[in-house]
Amino acid sequence: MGNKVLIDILKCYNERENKTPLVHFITNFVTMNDVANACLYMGGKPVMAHWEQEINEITSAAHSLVLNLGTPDEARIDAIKKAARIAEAKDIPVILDPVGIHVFSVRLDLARYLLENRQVNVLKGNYSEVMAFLNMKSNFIGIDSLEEGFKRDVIEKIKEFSEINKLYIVITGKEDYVFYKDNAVRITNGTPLLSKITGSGCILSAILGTLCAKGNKKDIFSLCVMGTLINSIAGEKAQDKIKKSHEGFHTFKNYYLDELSLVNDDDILSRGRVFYV
Ligand SMILES: Nc1ncnc2c1ncn2[C@@H]1O[C@H](COP(=O)(O)OP(=O)(O)OP(=O)(O)O)[C@@H](O)[C@H]1O
Ligand SMILES: Cc1ncsc1CCO
Repeated sequence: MGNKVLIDILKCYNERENKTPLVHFITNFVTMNDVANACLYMGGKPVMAHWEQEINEITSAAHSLVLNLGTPDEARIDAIKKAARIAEAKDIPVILDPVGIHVFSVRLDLARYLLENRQVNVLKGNYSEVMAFLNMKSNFIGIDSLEEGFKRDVIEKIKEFSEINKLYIVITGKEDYVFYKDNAVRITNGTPLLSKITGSGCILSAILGTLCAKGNKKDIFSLCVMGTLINSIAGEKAQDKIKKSHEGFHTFKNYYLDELSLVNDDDILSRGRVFYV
């Protein structure tokens, strides 16, 4: 069934508009430059702006909004709330990357505020962040078999949360998941090297923000799967390169960023591993 799923996903992806959408990012200082480049490689035009006085102009002109909660402060939190209000009024896709909410309660409160009071279309986090968001313990994750991924009761709870909040949920880790209401897939692409560099999760949010700005609203599920595949397969192709030449993590990172712009339909069809759960 893998191939049929991949063909359908590619079809939605290839129907994306041939425009260069403006993507407004309020994002952390650590990975900001890589995030801007990832957006460009996906065919978007990134603008990083977090000064409260600039939000009105830029969010009003944007085609999507990516809110990354890393390195926050008071002024930035106000900017995030303002941008989310404008995005909702304009009905542009909003991607929330709740970096560190499993550690920092202020960020968790902000993420919950946004979900409860504003339009958030896509939540993208790693296992720990999403489990914290859903108020579930990380040990709900199936650990009996590494192939097994989430246990059935966890999958059902995430589907229910997605349904109630009309929220696309992308969860990253050794295996990635995309949920929307009763629809859910497990993606087994990627490489542990992606967790040896900082920012592969932030970059995925940039990819999702750009694809959602270019694609149709009805295709967000497929676009989330496609974005996740691009990120993980770029990592796999970069890994192939450093294995041949015995190079280190930093070179891996450069190859990975480079491969983001090179993943093509053949890579998706030959490497993609997507399974309904
Ligand atoms: N052990 C692994 N095996 C395969 N792929 C992995 C592994 N760990 C992470 N990845 C991939 O790395 C990407 C980022 O996932 P991860 O969960 O590490 O994000 P993150 O913790 O939010 O990262 P960051 O905070 O550095 O931006 C995803 O595409 C995921 O599939
Ligand atoms: C390391 C780090 N600290 C805050 S944001 C960030 C980037 C990865 O999410």
